[in-house]
Amino acid sequence: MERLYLYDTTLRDGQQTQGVQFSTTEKIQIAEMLDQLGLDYIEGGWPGANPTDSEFFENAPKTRAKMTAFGMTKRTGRSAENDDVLAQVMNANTSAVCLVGKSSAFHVSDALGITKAENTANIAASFSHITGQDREALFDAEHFFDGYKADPDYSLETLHAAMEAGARWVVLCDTNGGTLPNEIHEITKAVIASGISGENVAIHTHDDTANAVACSLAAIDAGARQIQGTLNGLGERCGNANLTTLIPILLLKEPYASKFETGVTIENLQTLTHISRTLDDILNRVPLRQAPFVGSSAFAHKAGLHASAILKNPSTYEHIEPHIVGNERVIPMSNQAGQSNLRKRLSDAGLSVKKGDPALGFLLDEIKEREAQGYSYDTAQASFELLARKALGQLPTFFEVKRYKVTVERRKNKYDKMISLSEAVVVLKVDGEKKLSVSESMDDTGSDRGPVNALSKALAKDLGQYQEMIDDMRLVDFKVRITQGGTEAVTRVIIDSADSKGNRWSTVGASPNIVDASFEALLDAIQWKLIRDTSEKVHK
Ligand SMILES: CC(=O)SCCNC(=O)CCNC(=O)[C@H](O)C(C)(C)COP(=O)(O)OP(=O)(O)OC[C@H]1O[C@@H](n2cnc3c(N)ncnc32)[C@H](O)[C@@H]1OP(=O)(O)O
Ligand SMILES: CC(=O)C(=O)O
Repeated sequence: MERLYLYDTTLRDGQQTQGVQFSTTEKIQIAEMLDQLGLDYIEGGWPGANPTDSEFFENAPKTRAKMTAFGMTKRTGRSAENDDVLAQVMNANTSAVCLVGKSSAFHVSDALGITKAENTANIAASFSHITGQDREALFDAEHFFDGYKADPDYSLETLHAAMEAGARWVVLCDTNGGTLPNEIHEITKAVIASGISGENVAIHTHDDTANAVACSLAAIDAGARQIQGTLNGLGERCGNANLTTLIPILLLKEPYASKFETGVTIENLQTLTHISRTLDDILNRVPLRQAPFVGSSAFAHKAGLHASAILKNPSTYEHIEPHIVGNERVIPMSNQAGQSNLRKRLSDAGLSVKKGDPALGFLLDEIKEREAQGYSYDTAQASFELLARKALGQLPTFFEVKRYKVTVERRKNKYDKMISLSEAVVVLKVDGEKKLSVSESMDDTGSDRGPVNALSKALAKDLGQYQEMIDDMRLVDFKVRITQGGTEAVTRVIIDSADSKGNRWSTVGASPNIVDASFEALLDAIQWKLIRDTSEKVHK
């Protein structure tokens, strides 16, 4: 088996994603996750470029992976030893150093404004400086593919200059992300034919044509032996090659699985989905459902025909088993579903119904009818379960909603500034007793959080004997969608809730009135939680 090296740049190129700004603590957490996964190199950032990156290297965790500091080649008119930017990179004292340098003649003249000979000399001097201090050196050959197409001799000259100065790796960068896999393959082959061993060639691609993963594989096919990329494909503009996709491909798909060994083991691959979602959690982003391998839809089988076959043999519609990457199979309910989807979803919810039971047909019709009205049970598993329980006569009644009201007022505060104030009143019958709860939506900072927030607080304020069970519940996501155009518009609200036991559940409400749709989804969220907690009590 040949060794293929994995280089992660989530903490550097990933941080160049618009809207992404890691704190030092977050960088440390991500570096630890990458190390446990089995990456060979972790590029931690650019020491000296900003306080967070400098602080990260001062406190970098001890990793098995080679911690790598990133910087740029020395500037013209000063020696490598006297270049203050390079000095800060070296002062991070990492065992590996990666410097970006120009490998395109166009960039040398137009971006740096120096001669080709000066640029080559800068590359040579910078790499001699790094290797002279016994550091492993990587040359990020910026704009290599575009440069090669315009002036191949010069682009190759820059790579050879770095190699002759002792670089361990030349990294062929498709910086603008516009090169397609066939060209990546051809040009990588040309680099190797020029006398640089594939053992010293790395690939760094961007996803501007949605080909970054394919381009990385094309370079490996041509002989490169290191892949650079990021978790969840973060990175400048459209992102970098997505390691969350590439790693399972390399471990599970041919010809890579039989030919190469990486630092990631099959056991560690099972942590991939968790790692991907933890990164999204850190970034406060909703995970991309359709992400290959790790997305929550990656193994979701919505169509009735698919679900029916999957229940007989999962390999009918799955290219791998979901647990291999730590993901799970989902058989959602929707207007595309048949009784197979339904029975699987019911058994997941602990409700067993025999094949052919007339309740199945009734429930399926009910779901399709409600979906036509604007509901969506595809993701709202908890609302689906409540609907199913009702149809099967297994829905307990915990309380009854007598009425509710929401008001939104605009008024001046004591500083004469106009503010909004939302207030909700909910009347319930619990334990045979009527309870009236009033709540405002003001948060600790004095800002109005809106009518739905007020409603949610009022609904969850006094549930009598059940109050304790919902105290650890929190609303984690609230999505609103208009599902039909024109005067027929219906608002669909999907609410994601979570509790301290690690449960996370989705509920749906639909109505022409957003407050009613929200209330319905909130009510379902509370009912689902009460069913879970009361059945746990019974089983204890
Ligand atoms: C393709 C990539 O993703 S490479 C990674 C790019 N990452 C970043 O740029 C993020 C971190 N960068 C920074 O914080 C800042 O740009 C710094 C601290 C590095 C430099 O800041 P400044 O000194 O203010 O320079 P500024 O960013 O305006 O311009 C970059 C300078 O580096 C020069 N430069 C660019 N690449 C190279 C190189 N490979 N070798 C030498 N000099 C270079 C440019 O010509 C420019 O110099 P000039 O102002 O004399 O024309
Ligand atoms: C170095 C780098 O990030 C690039 O060329 O894309």
